Amino acid sequence: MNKCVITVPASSANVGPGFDSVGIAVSKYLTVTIEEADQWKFEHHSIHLPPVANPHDHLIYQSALKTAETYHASLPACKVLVESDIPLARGLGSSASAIVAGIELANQRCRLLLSDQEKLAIATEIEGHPDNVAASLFGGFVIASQLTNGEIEWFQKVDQQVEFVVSIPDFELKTDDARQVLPEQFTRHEAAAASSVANIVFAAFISGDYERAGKLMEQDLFHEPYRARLIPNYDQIRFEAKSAGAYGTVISGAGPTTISLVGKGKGEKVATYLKSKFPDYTVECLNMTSVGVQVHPALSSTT
Ligand SMILES: Nc1ncnc2c1ncn2[C@@H]1O[C@H](COP(=O)(O)OP(=O)(O)OP(=O)(O)O)[C@@H](O)[C@H]1O
Ligand SMILES: N[C@@H](CCO)C(=O)O
Repeated sequence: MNKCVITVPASSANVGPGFDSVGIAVSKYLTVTIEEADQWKFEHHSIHLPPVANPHDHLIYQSALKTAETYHASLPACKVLVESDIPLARGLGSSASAIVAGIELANQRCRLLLSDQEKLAIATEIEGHPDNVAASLFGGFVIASQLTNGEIEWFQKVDQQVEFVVSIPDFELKTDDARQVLPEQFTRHEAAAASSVANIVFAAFISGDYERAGKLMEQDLFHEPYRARLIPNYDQIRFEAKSAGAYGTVISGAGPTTISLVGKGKGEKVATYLKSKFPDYTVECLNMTSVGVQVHPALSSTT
């Protein structure tokens, strides 16, 4: 019996004004070990994961099934062991990591040999937007755009010259709820103003001018002004992170976690300071993960 281990990094979406488009893979992981079995069984080994109810309701199973069905394949049953240090519904892409794991599970068990583009298309369809899933699939800093014809273009940059400090409060905020507070429409003037901020922030990111990127990402007009009231200590965390040396702080994904952009080698100091100011938070220094989903060994080559 062959075992296969799928590892998927967490991700932080939006990075300020890159709403639904930009994501960064960060150094927290979902690990899924699959084995052939007579029937579907999930085991959770993580304080972050609730007990498994019906395996057929599991997001990993549903993502795998959707993938198999898309390619007219039959999905064989598996025993699935799930380990994770990604907290749920905190803004660190837990759902995206599970979706990517499910797609890869089907890719391996059904020997689909999916391309990156095919995985991204299914993941985006399931998640609804490409930001977290693209980062979890490919690693690094990723900008992705689903065009009006349905095609998805993406750009990736990997850079270890930055660190990230995440301040994770002890409560969940479901993405669906955090999307409810956003406006359905922007005027042309508002859209132009918001995209002008995005343009300069991501130009700064790509050119490695993190000081400018961090300062200007705090000027997002797409979602931060509407979600700030859902995030306790939003202004205080921004202020304290900056006073400890961070370039800037934004909501991670849909929140409630905040993520501070910090220069190389400064993350632990900023994290220690923020922990002293916000003792009820889990504060961690993370790196950009340079690779996305990984499989060891690929079942398709061994079974
Ligand atoms: N490893 C997992 N296994 C099964 N289901 C998961 C797993 N991780 C996340 N989920 C599902 O996804 C839900 C969280 O998704 P949600 O989009 O609200 O938050 P998030 O992905 O953690 O944050 P964000 O999208 O803002 O980065 C969980 O409540 C659970 O239903
Ligand atoms: N772009 C998404 C990320 C969370 O899934 C949002 O902000 O709602």
